[in-house]
This record gives sequence, C-alpha cells and structure tokens, in this order.
Amino acid sequence: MYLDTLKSTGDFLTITRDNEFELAPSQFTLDNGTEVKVIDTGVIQFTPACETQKDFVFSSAVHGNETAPIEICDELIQHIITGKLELKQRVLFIYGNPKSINIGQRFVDENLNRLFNGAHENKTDNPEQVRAANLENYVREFFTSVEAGRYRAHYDLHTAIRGSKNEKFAVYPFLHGKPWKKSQLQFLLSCGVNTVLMMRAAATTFSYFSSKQFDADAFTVELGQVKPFGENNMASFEATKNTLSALISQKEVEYKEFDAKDFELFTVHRTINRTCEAFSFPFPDSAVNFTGFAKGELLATDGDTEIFAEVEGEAIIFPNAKVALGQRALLTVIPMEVNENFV
Ligand SMILES: O=C(O)CCC(=O)N[C@@H](CCC(=O)O)C(=O)O
Ligand SMILES: [Zn+2]
Repeated sequence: MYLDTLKSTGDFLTITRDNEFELAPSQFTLDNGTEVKVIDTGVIQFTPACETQKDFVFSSAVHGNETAPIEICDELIQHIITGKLELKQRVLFIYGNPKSINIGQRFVDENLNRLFNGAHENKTDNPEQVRAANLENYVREFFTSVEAGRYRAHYDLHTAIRGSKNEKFAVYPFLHGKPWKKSQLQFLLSCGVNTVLMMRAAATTFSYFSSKQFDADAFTVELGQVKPFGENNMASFEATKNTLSALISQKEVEYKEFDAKDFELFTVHRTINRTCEAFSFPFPDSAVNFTGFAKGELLATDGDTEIFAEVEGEAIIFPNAKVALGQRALLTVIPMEVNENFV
C-alpha cells in the first residue's frame, strides 16, 4: 500500500507514475487537520479543517510531455502533505494522463484534451477515453458535493510545443456571451501571464468543460515550452507557483490594480482543422506562436486547398500538422482590446 510513502514524502507524482491507470482510493488526515483523499491515480483532494469558501482544481499532465506544470503541482502537493503549506481552501489536483508522462509523449492513443465535455461519448476504445469520463466525474463530484454558490476555478496547466513571442499565455474558454472577468486577468498577470486568447466557440478541452458545466473560472494556461523533466528553468515559473499557492492557502488574494495596458488580448479569428492526410504549413517548425501574417499570405495547405490569411496581422497559435484528421491543426488570432464585455 502506498499510504506510508505518501504520508512521509508527499510524493504523489511517483505513486501516480507507478500506477498508470488505477490506484486504490484512500484517505488520511494531516496533523493540521487537512483531510487528504486519494480518489484515483493522479487525482488527490485536500480539504482543510477550517471554514472554506472556494474550490480550486489544478490540473497538469493532460499532455504528459508538458513537464513544467507537473513539477509545479508536484511541489505544491509535497508542501501540503509535509505541512509546509497550510490550506485555507479546498483543492483537487489532477495529473491527467499518467502513462503519457511515463512515455514522455503528448498522449498515448488519443489527445485527452479533445475528449472532454462529452466528446468521449463514454467510449472505452482506449484508456484516454475512459480517463476523460472519469476525470469529468471527479471534477463534478468535487464541485457539486459541497453547498451551492461557492466560488469555483479550474486552471489547466500546459506548455506549448513551439516557442512563443509571448512566452506565457492563457486560453479563455468561450463564455457564451457571459462577460469576461477583469479579476481573472489580474490573477493571470500575477502568474506572469499577460497574454490571453478569448475563444469564440465551444470546445472539448478540460478547461472549457469546467467553465461550461460548472460555471468555474477556468483557463488553459500555457506556461512556456515543452521540455523533458529536469530541463525546465523552474525560476521562470516562480510567479505562477506562488500565485497558485496563495490561492489555496489564503482566504483572499490581493492583485495589482487592473490596467488594460498590462495585457495583450486576442480574439480567435478561426480554427483550421486538418481534413486531409496531405496537410502542411509553409512556415518552418521554428515559427513561433503569435507570428503574424500579411493578408493574403499562405497559412496552410490541406490537400488541394490553400488557406490564406484573411486579416492583416492574423497570427498563428498551436500550429500542428500532425494532429489526427478532423482535429485542430491551427488557431489564428487577431488583437482585441478590453471592451464593455469585461467586468
Ligand atoms: O502547442 C500546442 O500545439 C498545443 C499546446 C496545448 O496542449 N494547448 C492546449 C490548448 C487547449 C485549449 O485550446 O484550451 C491543447 O491543444 O489542448
Ligand atoms: Zn497541452
């Protein structure tokens, strides 16, 4: 049984990696009264003894090769279990795809981050489909097993395949007309993220699931570039780690006063899906996220279809010619300003 090791080291990541697909649930209480509940492999919930008002989900390893967010959560979990970090709020940590961590890949059989919000359809053709349904249930239970009206947030922590003109950026799930929140931009800025993409359509991502289904403040947060374990410059994630730590160990977190000039906002202009085996970009793998293109410049070739920039300065995000057919090969964005739809 893993409990003794977990209680003494707090190393839930190693226990998760040693149990790629399932782990017997268990629970125990820390000396400071915090209840620790292991729900499944990679899924651990903390409930402090004090009165709490907020419920946080911090997920990482939804793509297993994105190691910096995993290292951030690993340190937070170890600090909580060893008593170095005392909680004031409920928090659920999720390592999304343990086997993909162990093989150092984005996914094993299917991109987990395209299986949420029901896209898994309860299929069990591969472990990622099973995991997506289970993670949805764990998040649902976490948010709905306590009294209604509490504050909810889900920050799904990633790193990007390519470099980026804006090293850190966040994807703000489509809110279906509800206003964007300045307070959430202030949170992101505190994490070192000043660039935000405002999505304009529903998605099958983990952050969109929590936003849509539970009205949680949620983002996919791109904290840097994909690197193997041990090659991350963890100093560049200090602000993120400190802000996440403050969120769960304080009743309230004070942020710098909101100033629209602190942010670079973009709205998603369009999503380009790969529909043909022969799909390519005219630009090299070294082309970074947020590279802008002149109107009329070639952006991609999908079979016999050439796709051109429609707007001067249309910029590329997440270019990936190797995605499965029918999946997103490119997002393009155009700059936007804070407007009346920010509250
Ligand atoms: O760098 C890339 O190509 C992808 C990085 C990554 O995993 N990004 C997320 C974004 C999810 C979202 O749109 O909210 C993903 O592609 O799943
Ligand atoms: Zn990712």
